[in-house]
Amino acid sequence: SPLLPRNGTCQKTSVVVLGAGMAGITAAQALSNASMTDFLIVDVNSYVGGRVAHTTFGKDPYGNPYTVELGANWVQGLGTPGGPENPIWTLAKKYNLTNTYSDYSSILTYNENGALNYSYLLDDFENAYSLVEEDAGMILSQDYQDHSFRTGLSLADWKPKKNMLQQAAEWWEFDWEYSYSPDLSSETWAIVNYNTTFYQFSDANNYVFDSRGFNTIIQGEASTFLKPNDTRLMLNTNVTAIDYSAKDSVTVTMSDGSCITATYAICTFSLGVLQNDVVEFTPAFPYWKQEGIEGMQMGTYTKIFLQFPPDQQFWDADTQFFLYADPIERGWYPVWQSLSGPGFLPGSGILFVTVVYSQSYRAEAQSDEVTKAEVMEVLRKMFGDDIPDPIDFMYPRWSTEPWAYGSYSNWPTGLSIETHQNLRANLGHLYFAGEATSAEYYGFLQGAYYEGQYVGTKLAECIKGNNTACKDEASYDVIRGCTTSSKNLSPENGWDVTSFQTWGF
Ligand SMILES: Cc1cc2nc3c(=O)[nH]c(=O)nc-3n(C[C@H](O)[C@H](O)[C@H](O)COP(=O)(O)OP(=O)(O)OC[C@H]3O[C@@H](n4cnc5c(N)ncnc54)[C@H](O)[C@@H]3O)c2cc1C
Repeated sequence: SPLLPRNGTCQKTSVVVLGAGMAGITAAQALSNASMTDFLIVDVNSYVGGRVAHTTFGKDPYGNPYTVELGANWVQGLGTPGGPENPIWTLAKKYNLTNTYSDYSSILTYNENGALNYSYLLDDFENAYSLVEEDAGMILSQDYQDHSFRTGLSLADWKPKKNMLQQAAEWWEFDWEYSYSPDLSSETWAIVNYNTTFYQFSDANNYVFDSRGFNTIIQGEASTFLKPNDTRLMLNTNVTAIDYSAKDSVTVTMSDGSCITATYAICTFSLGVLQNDVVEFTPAFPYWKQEGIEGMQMGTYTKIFLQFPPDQQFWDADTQFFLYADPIERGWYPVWQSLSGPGFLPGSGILFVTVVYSQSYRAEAQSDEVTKAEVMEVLRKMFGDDIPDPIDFMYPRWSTEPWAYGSYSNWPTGLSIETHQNLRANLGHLYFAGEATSAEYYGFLQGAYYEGQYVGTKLAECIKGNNTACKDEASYDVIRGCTTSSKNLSPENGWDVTSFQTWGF
């Protein structure tokens, strides 16, 4: 049996924290802050940080590689004097993370014939966006039915249809953030998500390019409560099964057959991991839980890095962004970012382009060589035929990474807060936390930070004997609202033939 412990019994602990990303570390830190020392942190990777991951890329003039971020890259929303501060920004300052303000007005626009100024379309989109904000406010405050962000944009008279310049402007303003198109995203939750970060903290995005890596902040926090080589941190440890059938414990089994029995477990595995049945849960999840898991969307966001000979840089050195509108396919290698300019890695010759959703799946499924040929074709349309070939090229494959299965979550049209809460809710002594469980900061590092901290604090209180803290999180067996009442399935509404009939088969 896969549950057979290696030494006859499972290792015992009070709380097992599954995952050493942002949520896992803030959960364990909360336990530690409450003077609880009896916990274990388990992660399949060899490092602390999860989806905040970097690698080396290219070479500087001395032959040393640069560091680039494969996952999270920006501190999104900082803070204002006297106002609330994004905890990620607090950590960025604490660890002196190297970062630069991303200036979204530093952008040049292109189509298949080269440079073409359509930056006024960005303003047009933003005007429509203001109307969508008002619409979302009305929906939320009046209990109206949500609709897609596309519906909101169309109501605001932003209708890109076949205009590929407008489509590119829209991609820059929307898909690049949410990793899905407006058609597939909830209007109200996209607005909520934007507002809680960018109106509460600040509207700045600061790009991190620290040679130690962005995950320095997570590793730094881990080392505030873990000793060097602390045996409570179990890296390179792959969880294959989680059994929460006992009333007062959870048993976690690893791929090597070893196991841990804990009074409580906090699972911070990504939504992609939960959706792809990587871990066998016993008993199988009830319908409401599974619906919560399947209901939220896992997006994919792929950064494709290129280094060009630094002495042959062909793009404007002082511009941060270059937007490409493909004449045929929306989202085709659209947003290009230079790391070669002032404030970043000057003279590095590094450019990267981002794709999401179907273009990510496509690029991630094909070889580097095929993708390189595609991106170079786009660059030659933008900058002319005589640009050099890259001297280095690299990109991650988030959609197929077995410990992530995607980049970060997005709230689809039609998902209620109750169904989302079902993703977030505990099952007995098995708790969940991570960016995707955050109703307001989903997708962001601060979402993972707050969710981990919340569950860690709660369980510490509970274990210390505060029974109110042991109360189950809200969950919903049946979800109504935002639905069609069956009495309205009537001919008056054009419902003439029942779809519940069968003709004897
Ligand atoms: C490409 C990309 C760009 C992003 N850009 C930004 C950005 O600019 N700003 C921002 O704020 N956020 C950004 N994010 C989102 C941010 O990275 C996440 O919100 C955050 O890192 C999630 O933390 P987490 O703890 O919830 O999950 P994770 O970091 O995924 O942690 C979960 C951990 O569980 C481990 N695990 C999974 N399965 C198993 C298993 N079976 N056994 C053992 N361990 C397992 C994983 O190894 C992982 O370390 C980006 C993410 C990506 C991928």
